[in-house]
Amino acid sequence: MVKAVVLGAAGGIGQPLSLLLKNNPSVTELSLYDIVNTPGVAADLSHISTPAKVVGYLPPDDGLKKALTGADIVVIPAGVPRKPGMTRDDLFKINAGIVRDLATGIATTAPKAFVLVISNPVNSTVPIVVEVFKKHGVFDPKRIFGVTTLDVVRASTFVAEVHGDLGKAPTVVVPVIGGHSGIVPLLSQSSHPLPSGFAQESLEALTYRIQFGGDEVVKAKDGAGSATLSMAYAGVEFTNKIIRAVKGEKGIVAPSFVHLSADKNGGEALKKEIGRDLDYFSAPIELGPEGVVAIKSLGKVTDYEAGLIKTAVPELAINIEKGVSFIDSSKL
Ligand SMILES: NC(=O)c1ccc[n+]([C@@H]2O[C@H](COP(=O)([O-])OP(=O)(O)OC[C@H]3O[C@@H](n4cnc5c(N)ncnc54)[C@H](O)[C@@H]3O)[C@@H](O)[C@H]2O)c1
Ligand SMILES: O=C(O)C[C@H](O)C(=O)O
Repeated sequence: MVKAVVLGAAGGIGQPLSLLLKNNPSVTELSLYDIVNTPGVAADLSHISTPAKVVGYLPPDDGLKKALTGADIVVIPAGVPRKPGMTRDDLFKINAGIVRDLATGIATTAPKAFVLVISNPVNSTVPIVVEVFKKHGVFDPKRIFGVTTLDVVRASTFVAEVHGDLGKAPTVVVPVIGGHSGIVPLLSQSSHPLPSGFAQESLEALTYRIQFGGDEVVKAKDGAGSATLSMAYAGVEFTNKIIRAVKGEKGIVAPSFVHLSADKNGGEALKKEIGRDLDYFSAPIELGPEGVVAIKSLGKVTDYEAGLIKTAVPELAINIEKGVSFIDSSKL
């Protein structure tokens, strides 16, 4: 039995994400919460002949609490998306409060649920969730994840395009680390190495495209939002990995932005690799029935990749601190 909850379920990501979760036969209950339209989205999805029982909730009558009761997994795509010219950090002033309030609901109603944060800026919203959970005395670093899977999906897609074999199995796997902003693709570790003689200039262009893939979509949507469909695909890919790990499948590894205390050694090895005592970082993590089992080493990186990490780290530190101090100064 798996109860999955989507907070922000009526939105551009929320709707296709809910559809894809409804398509997972392991999900037995799908609970949709938003400030608008969830009864309609739920009624629509409930006509699909997969096992999940779908219910939509709105804020009145304790809707959030009802939606979250008994949750195993909570996915959060609630909040505003970017328009052209904005950075993800520009979303903080609206999304920080939304994520804080939803996190309070989870901490008080379903503190043992796995929490998957999609709302931007992820580098700050994950610390917000963590600080709320700490205030309620229910923080478990193994169960709170920033979803960076879209960066991995983009890297895989763009590298497959270089090889001219998009869609062919086995899928390209590229570890993408850092944060969501401060994105560092480790192309030297791609399961399908770049062609020999791939020029440094082409490597830099490919790296840039992965790092700023979000801008490409924001620009193309021209004011109508940011990535929704590819994000729903990526969000469900990560959610399904958690479900498989919870069900006992071994050896599942995926990058995610987590509190480094989730690692059995407190992330000390990773901190040495990145050269700074950060509390959060996106690195490949091994998943198990209780969430994070271990945070993997970054392995051998090239000088170019080491430079990208060095550039990303100070920005990450600022983003993390912004989320932490938002909760420090919030009256909870
Ligand atoms: N992590 C990633 O890789 C990634 C990728 C794409 C988008 N995002 C982020 O995801 C977020 C959502 O994007 P979108 O395109 O779906 O936006 P959207 O505006 O289409 O949908 C957001 C939904 O959140 C709902 N919402 C607002 N306040 C809420 C609250 N207090 N409780 C519950 N629901 C609430 C809205 O009603 C809306 O339905 C944005 O912050 C965006 O930047 C992250
Ligand atoms: O870029 C955005 O604003 C949305 C998302 O973070 C993305 O990477 O597509």
